[in-house]
Amino acid sequence: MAKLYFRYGAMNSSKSALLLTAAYNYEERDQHPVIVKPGIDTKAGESVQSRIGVERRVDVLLGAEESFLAKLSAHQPLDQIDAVFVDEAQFLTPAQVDEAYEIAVMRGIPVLCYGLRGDFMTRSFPGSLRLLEIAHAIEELKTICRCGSKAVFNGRRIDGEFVSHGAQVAIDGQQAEYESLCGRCYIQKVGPVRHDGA
Ligand SMILES: Nc1ncnc2c1ncn2[C@@H]1O[C@H](COP(=O)(O)OP(=O)(O)O)[C@@H](O)[C@H]1O
Ligand SMILES: Cc1cn([C@H]2C[C@H](O)[C@@H](COP(=O)(O)O)O2)c(=O)[nH]c1=O
Repeated sequence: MAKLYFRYGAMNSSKSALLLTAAYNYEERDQHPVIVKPGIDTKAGESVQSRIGVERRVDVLLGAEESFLAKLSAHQPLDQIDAVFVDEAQFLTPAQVDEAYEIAVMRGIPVLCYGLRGDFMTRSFPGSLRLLEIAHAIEELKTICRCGSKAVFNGRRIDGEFVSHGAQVAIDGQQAEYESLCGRCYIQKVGPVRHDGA
């Protein structure tokens, strides 16, 4: 049975680089991957872009109101698709994650989602929460904090200063800057970890 995968990590944990590598590996073996990105991520326009310098145009740019299954099958007949790769999967809606599950289980196509677990306030994105609830396989991708410990959170900077409140979505390099942080550095630089955002 095909599975729904969620590979999550803090910013800079090589999610986009690993997605592009895995998709390339499929093509090297004459298989047909489809690359999907939620349209809300305007960072690299219609591309998946890794800081390591690799970039590739997406096949499907998925709007928040759009059906994952309808857009996918409009792009390519499902029986010709060997795997679906989703970058910035935290920006999928919960309904789109449900569709991703059905694409894997009912259509037999593995769906590999790469994204953030939580936002700069340490709380889940709706898409990530749904992925954590229903993905068959959940894997952490790792990067390090400036102090050398594993980074688990993302601090947001506005005008150079860490902030602890604000809109959940602010695209990197456009509305905000980010730094991957371990728990200790997050508390020291941003403030206490609060489930209720107080
Ligand atoms: N010139 C480079 N050579 C090697 N690695 C790089 C280079 N530039 C950035 N990186 C590394 O690439 C990783 C970020 O990759 P990226 O795919 O953009 O991550 P993510 O999608 O998780 O934010 C970081 O670990 C960063 O240190
Ligand atoms: C923490 C956090 C991130 N974002 C945005 C910033 C970037 O545009 C993407 C993540 O990109 P990456 O490939 O993981 O580097 O998400 C946001 O909108 N809100 C946040 O709290």
